[in-house]
Amino acid sequence: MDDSLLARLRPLRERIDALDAQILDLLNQRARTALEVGQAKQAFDADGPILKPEREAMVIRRLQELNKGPFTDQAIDAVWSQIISTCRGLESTLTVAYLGPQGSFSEQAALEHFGHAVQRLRCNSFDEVFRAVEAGQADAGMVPVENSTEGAVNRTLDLLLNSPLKVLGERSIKIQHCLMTQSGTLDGVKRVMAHPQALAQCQSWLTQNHPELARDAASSNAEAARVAAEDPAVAAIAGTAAAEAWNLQVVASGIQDDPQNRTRFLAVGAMATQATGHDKTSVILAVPNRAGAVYEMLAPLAAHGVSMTRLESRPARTGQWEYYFYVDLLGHYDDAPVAQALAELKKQVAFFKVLGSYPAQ
Ligand SMILES: O=C(O)C(=O)C[C@]1(C(=O)O)C=C[C@@H](O)C=C1
Repeated sequence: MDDSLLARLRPLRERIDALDAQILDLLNQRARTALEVGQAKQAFDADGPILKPEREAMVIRRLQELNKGPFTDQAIDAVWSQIISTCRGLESTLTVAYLGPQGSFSEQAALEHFGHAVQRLRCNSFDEVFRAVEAGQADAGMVPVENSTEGAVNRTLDLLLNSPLKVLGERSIKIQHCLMTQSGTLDGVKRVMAHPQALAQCQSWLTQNHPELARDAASSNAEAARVAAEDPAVAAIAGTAAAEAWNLQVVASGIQDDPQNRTRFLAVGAMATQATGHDKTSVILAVPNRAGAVYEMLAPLAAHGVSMTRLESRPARTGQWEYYFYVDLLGHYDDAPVAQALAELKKQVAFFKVLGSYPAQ
């Protein structure tokens, strides 16, 4: 390196070294304080949860409000998620279940949401994720609930209907699909495998560019990558994390039909989450099959000024054209307008279930 540049960099690098030493000292002070918090919680309730989703969201939001830059708010989220994850991990190990194997988008969402200092429990299906959390093998689960191209993830909606678990949080991640093979070419490749949602998200691209490839469903994209790593006649559609995890070469990237393709995941667990001032509440409702019933169902929300961010329906499987409605509202169920709207709503619907209130992302 040029001597004059070196001379200029030396004091700046010395300053960075000194700042890093201060940050390290502060991080260790924070970690010791979190350990004390853990001991206080343990003394109060030995079996109580260490994870406090509302507190984690508020720590990060407060720092984003204090932030004057040039560190970005997104970077604050990424860095403090890891700091909190490490502090939480010192208090007690958090086990998170999600659809594996290694390199799945569910793994990416779980690690972005809970940080890397967690025990990973990779499952073969969404059903297994719910079972693991319900049985206490995992403290939390991470499941996709909707995709911006393909809409609802129906199996997740059905599991939410029947599970006692609560929604603890949400995390939306950008989904960039890649076509990948062992060799990095399509020579000798006969089939393309992926989760049905991913095949649907890439269908126009596949039809235009590779109509010759047979399309096969896999239980997850990362599972398709695992198969492709064993079989040179198989290409997989998955994210770059799966390509790295299974040592595959990317043939084409960003092949999803919608470049802005995103998937929203929900964190689920056994504990309830307190209000943070910027929350969402997810509920399931059913109304009798008659004219005006859906309109009436939503009237209390409008009356109390509660905004609805999502409305999804699923057949109730009665053969009577009856539906369950999955509704997301802005606000926590402890907030007066939401509490009042839900109390009124409950009186007039045939079915009512609160899935949980949680910090809005
Ligand atoms: O405040 C707490 O309850 C803590 O345990 C500390 C802490 C943190 O590191 O800030 C860690 C884990 C909890 O989920 C929330 C916050």
